Amino acid sequence: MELILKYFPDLSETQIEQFAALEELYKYWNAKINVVSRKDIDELYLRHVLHSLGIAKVVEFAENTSILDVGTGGGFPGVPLAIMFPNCQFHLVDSINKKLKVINAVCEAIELTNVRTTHSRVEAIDETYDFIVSRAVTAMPEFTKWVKGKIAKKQRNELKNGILYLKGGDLTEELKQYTTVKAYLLSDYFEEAFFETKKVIQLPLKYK
Ligand SMILES: C[S@@+](CC[C@H](N)C(=O)[O-])C[C@H]1O[C@@H](n2cnc3c(N)ncnc32)[C@H](O)[C@@H]1O
Repeated sequence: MELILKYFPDLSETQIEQFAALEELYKYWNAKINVVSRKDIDELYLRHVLHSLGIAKVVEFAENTSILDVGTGGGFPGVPLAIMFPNCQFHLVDSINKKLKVINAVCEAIELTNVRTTHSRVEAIDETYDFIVSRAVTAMPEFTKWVKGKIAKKQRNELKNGILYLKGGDLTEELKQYTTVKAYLLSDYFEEAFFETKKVIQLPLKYK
């Protein structure tokens, strides 16, 4: 929890309580339904919570922003971002229902009311959002096919909507088909070695 306060020192009391509660809740639920690998659960704040919040270092979501988290698994990056942005609406989607049960239980326990979950493949979701976030679901070319048409067209400013995808490693090959892609290195924001190769990939509204 100290790790979160190190990089986000201005959290409200509610946010601090919500973040602090995650460790016990995820440990409890992960023993029943595996959503986080066994070795990662001891480093929940580093590998999952802070990693998810890398997106909050890149974009400040305005009030009432709608955000889809594709393939959210146990709620990453959606749950930490929903705590960070309580005035935004988060839709967390995954094709495995039991993982969503964990998210619903966690959100209920910490009274996180700006999250809804849907059991579905994302391709079948017929809504639009200001932003789409995701981590570790599939390669970008397939991902952008899945979410095409799901980004709201009301704002044509790439900083006000688009895709924010958490990704590591050398992405040259995977991203070569996109003309306007930005990569933000998370090591520019977080000093822990874990973030050395981690990035937030930003694709604007329009991509090929
Ligand atoms: C490796 S896990 C990552 C989970 C989470 N995003 C994280 O970083 O901890 C990938 C997740 O994507 C989900 N998934 C894969 N393809 C999907 C699709 N087409 N629509 C919705 N969810 C999908 C899987 O069920 C799985 O929970």
